[in-house]
Amino acid sequence: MNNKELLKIAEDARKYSHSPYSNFKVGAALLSKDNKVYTGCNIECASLGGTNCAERTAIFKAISDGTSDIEAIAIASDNSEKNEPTYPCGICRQVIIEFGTDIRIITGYSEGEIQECRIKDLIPNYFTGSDFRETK
Ligand SMILES: O=c1ccn([C@H]2C[C@H](O)[C@@H](CO)O2)c(=O)[nH]1
Ligand SMILES: [Zn+2]
Repeated sequence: MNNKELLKIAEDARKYSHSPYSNFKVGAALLSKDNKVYTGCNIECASLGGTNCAERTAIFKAISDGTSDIEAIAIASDNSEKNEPTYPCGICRQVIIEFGTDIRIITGYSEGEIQECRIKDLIPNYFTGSDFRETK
């Protein structure tokens, strides 16, 4: 599974987006280290704070299915076709880094430019559980 293929799956995952408030459809595709793929979409609700982003939907599906070794997460939105990459929000960044500082974030457009970085590059001075777990 290469970046382009994973991004295409994220683009397709947008179709299940429940986003009547923002009208902004987002899709995500998570690739596990053992090559399983979990998709996600954003799910909004009338109490806007209850909204779940596409990235967290995909992560929560994977974790609750017993899959926590994550290789990469691709993200697509309505901006993808305009070659404008969509990066995860602050909450999703912290949830993603919970499962590995080196998880690859893939964004852009499968038929255009594709960007890749590591989740640790998206959070300056990141704080993880190991910061306190390893304290005596
Ligand atoms: O990376 C992102 C950015 C935004 N959204 C969702 C949240 C909300 O439903 C809508 C507008 O912010 O897009 C995501 O799912 N992922
Ligand atoms: Zn988010």
